[in-house]
Amino acid sequence: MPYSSNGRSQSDSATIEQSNSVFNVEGVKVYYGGLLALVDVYLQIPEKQIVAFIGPSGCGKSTLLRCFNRMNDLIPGAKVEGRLHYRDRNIYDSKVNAVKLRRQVGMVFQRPNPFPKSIYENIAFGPRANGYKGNIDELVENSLRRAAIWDEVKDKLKEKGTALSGGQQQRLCIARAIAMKPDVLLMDEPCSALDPISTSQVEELCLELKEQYTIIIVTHNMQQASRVADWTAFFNTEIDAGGKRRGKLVEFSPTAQMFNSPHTKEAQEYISGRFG
Ligand SMILES: Nc1ncnc2c1ncn2[C@@H]1O[C@H](COP(=O)(O)OP(=O)(O)OP(=O)(O)O)[C@@H](O)[C@H]1O
Repeated sequence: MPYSSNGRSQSDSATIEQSNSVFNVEGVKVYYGGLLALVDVYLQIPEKQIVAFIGPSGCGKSTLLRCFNRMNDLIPGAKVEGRLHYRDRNIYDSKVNAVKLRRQVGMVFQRPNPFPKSIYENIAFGPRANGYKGNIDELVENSLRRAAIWDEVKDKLKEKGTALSGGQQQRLCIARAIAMKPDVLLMDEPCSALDPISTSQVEELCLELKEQYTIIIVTHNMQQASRVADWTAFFNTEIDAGGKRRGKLVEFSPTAQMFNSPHTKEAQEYISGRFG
């Protein structure tokens, strides 16, 4: 199969172009100070699909994830080059309002991080602060329902979000992200601090949410990627001419293809457990 230098086969590319792509990443490089952490990424993220980022530690998965809502702007010394289009707009254009962008492209972090407020306020706070004019009680209930946690918390909405179990806290954080009515959800290893039951609840939730949202998930768990993702991007590190390690996107394929017959030897070796 023809294979492009950006890690994507030509047939895969054609499939994505038929569906709508939400993000189009064109030659993105990320630096932290003098360190080139991620080199020349080309990638399209298809709408209402789940895309998993996999690869060994330090290959730039979280770095790229943070580019999609400009969270890297908050890291001193971080610099992004190249173009990253979100629905036809280069989000690194100086006119783009990063705060507004982050409302459309929400994020769920590795460790659940509820506010030290009531369960209700965890959901209501953001929309209220952004001038939400609708019925807040309804928004709170709907968001908690969408995040599959309503039945567990409906009788204790005034209790602290931080008093919930880790898995419940993570679903509360997903509900909080949903309440902002985002278009895309970025998830950075959302299950790494959770037990297997909570993990499977979050995975089921992702599968339900993709009817409405585009989801990009960084995961170290390849089984998780194979269970939930429609598409999988495999990243790796390489050593540059000066002996420095940097991350790169190696292959982007439909998940079944990635796990059954990846195009690249590097992905094949990683998936078969030969390194990483
Ligand atoms: N805030 C930061 N400041 C400086 N360097 C950073 C920062 N965040 C990441 N890096 C560096 O950028 C490179 C990519 O890191 P990143 O966290 O994106 O990789 P990753 O694939 O998500 O790793 P892991 O799977 O271990 O979370 C690494 O060399 C890392 O040390």
